[in-house]
Amino acid sequence: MTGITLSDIRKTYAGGAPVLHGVSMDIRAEEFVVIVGPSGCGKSTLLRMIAGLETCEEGEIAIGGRRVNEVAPRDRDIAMIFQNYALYPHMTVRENIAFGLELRGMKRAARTARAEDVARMLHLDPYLDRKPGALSGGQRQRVAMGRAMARDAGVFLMDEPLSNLDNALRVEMRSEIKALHRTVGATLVYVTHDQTEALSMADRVAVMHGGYLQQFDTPAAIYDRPANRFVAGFLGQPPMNFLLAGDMPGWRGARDVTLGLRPDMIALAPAGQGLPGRVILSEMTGSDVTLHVDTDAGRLVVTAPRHSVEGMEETVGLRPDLSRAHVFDSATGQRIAPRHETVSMMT
Ligand SMILES: Nc1ncnc2c1ncn2[C@@H]1O[C@H](COP(=O)(O)OP(=O)(O)OP(=O)(O)O)[C@@H](O)[C@H]1O
Repeated sequence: MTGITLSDIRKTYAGGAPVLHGVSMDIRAEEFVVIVGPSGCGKSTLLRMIAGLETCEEGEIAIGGRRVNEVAPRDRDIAMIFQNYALYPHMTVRENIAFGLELRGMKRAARTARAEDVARMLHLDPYLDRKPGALSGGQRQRVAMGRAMARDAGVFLMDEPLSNLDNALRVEMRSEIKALHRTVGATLVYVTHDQTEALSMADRVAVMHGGYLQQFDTPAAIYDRPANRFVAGFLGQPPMNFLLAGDMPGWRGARDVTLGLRPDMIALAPAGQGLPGRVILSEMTGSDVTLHVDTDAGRLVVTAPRHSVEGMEETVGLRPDLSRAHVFDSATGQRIAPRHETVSMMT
């Protein structure tokens, strides 16, 4: 059983400023964990440290209960899949998948059988004799995954594996990777800056920012109870609105806190009712419309079903559902549990 324990991991590249400031995480065996965060937050560095491609001088990395700080990458029971996968153009799919097994001392017949097993799992069996040049982008990416899977490692590490694919393929590969994870039953740590990948694939999401782990929890918990203002604003599309409680008519709690309202927590009302607003931009997103509305409390982004805005005037009323508002300490940005959460947590 190959869980991963990260204890107080710190990293400073030679001559640079610290990029990880003490990250601790307990990843369970067979768990699918997505590390997500904006560019430069340190997520690739953390993954590369787990892989052994970057040194770890401060803190401890344990894989399967064994400290691996001093263990070479090839002896860590991991397989890594990068964004820029390299396939050998002169080799067939079968040979590309089997590549690497020879170095590990596997006999030819066993290598071929293993490659064919993996190809079946990835629906690549019709292409075993083709060369990469005759495959689509998604198929090539699957071959790269196949090469890593052929290793039969306890841990798979993936760094933005889908970022070179077009949107339709990304959506398809998301569900394939998730299904694959279930079949293979290995521990999977996946790095991305894409919140949709994080929320849709992970058992648990680790949100990073500025070299700190901000929150590590299930996608639903992170979306419903973001630990701080950064997490709240980073996950969710369109992003959450933030406003000062003191500016919001009808708010009955502390007035010096920041309220977070997701765009679907604000309903539209006819002009003259609720909070007065002026629509400055309306974007059709399919069945919904995203409205950018200027109010005395600041600019608010609101999503509404398209039919509900037909014939709408430029001036509107807004009715924020303050009972569902997220509440943050304005000074620290930390979440303050609203009263209904505190009550339900106690019972
Ligand atoms: N080899 C290196 N030497 C010096 N600094 C580095 C090195 N690799 C990364 N950094 C710096 O460390 C910080 C974190 O980089 P890292 O690649 O881990 O971030 P990231 O969150 O994965 O970003 P991205 O999504 O852009 O890849 C950045 O400021 C980066 O410039």
